[in-house]
Amino acid sequence: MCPRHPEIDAAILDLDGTLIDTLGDFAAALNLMLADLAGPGMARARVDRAMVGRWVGKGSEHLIHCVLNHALALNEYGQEAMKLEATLPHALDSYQRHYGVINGQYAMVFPGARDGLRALRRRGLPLACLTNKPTAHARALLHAKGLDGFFSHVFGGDAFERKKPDPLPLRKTCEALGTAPARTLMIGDSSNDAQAARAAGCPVLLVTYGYNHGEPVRALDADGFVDSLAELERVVGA
Ligand SMILES: O=C(O)COP(=O)(O)O
Ligand SMILES: [Mg+2]
Repeated sequence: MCPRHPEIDAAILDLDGTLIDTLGDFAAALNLMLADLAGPGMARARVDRAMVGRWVGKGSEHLIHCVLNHALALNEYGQEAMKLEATLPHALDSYQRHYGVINGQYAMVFPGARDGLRALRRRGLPLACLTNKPTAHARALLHAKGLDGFFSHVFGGDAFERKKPDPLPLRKTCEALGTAPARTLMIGDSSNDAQAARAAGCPVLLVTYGYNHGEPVRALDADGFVDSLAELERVVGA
């Protein structure tokens, strides 16, 4: 599956769209945020899973930006609320508060993800989780779904100066794992993971069922694709 990089010493896994289907959590928290912004009795925009699937993956700020653009385009908040930049900090606070409460309630571990993690651990590979969602939310979600025990490190979008698709988070995660990027497999679902991995010099494997901004994932530059993380058993030869 990774013909250019058959030997690996560790793996880094993305979270949203790769290990856990979190679109339900995102949509619920965002709709509560939109209700807060609209105020009582006002018409409000709503978002659904499909919309979130196109916007998610570049961290909370980017997601809120997309949602506010969508809401403001509907012009339901009146002239006062039309200033996106002014609304952003309040929206972000509201969203993070709601997400913290909802975290995990409408989320599901993808079929095969647990088997894949077990296969990697059977090979004795140290594992890190590297996501663009805030570290606190990532840790709480992994714990709630019983996946935290697989990882020696969990880093979120606030852990480093820049987020994926910048290669910095991958380089830093390799440092924490004590492995060379060329021997550290990145497993993700989107262009953010693929581009960050390429730039960091990590081999990259992409799942085909995640969220890639509504674009076909197989068009991305990667070393391999899997329809389920259960296929890792074959890929890493556990
Ligand atoms: O953008 C986010 O919040 C999460 O994205 P990721 O887990 O796919 O990195
Ligand atoms: Mg992802």
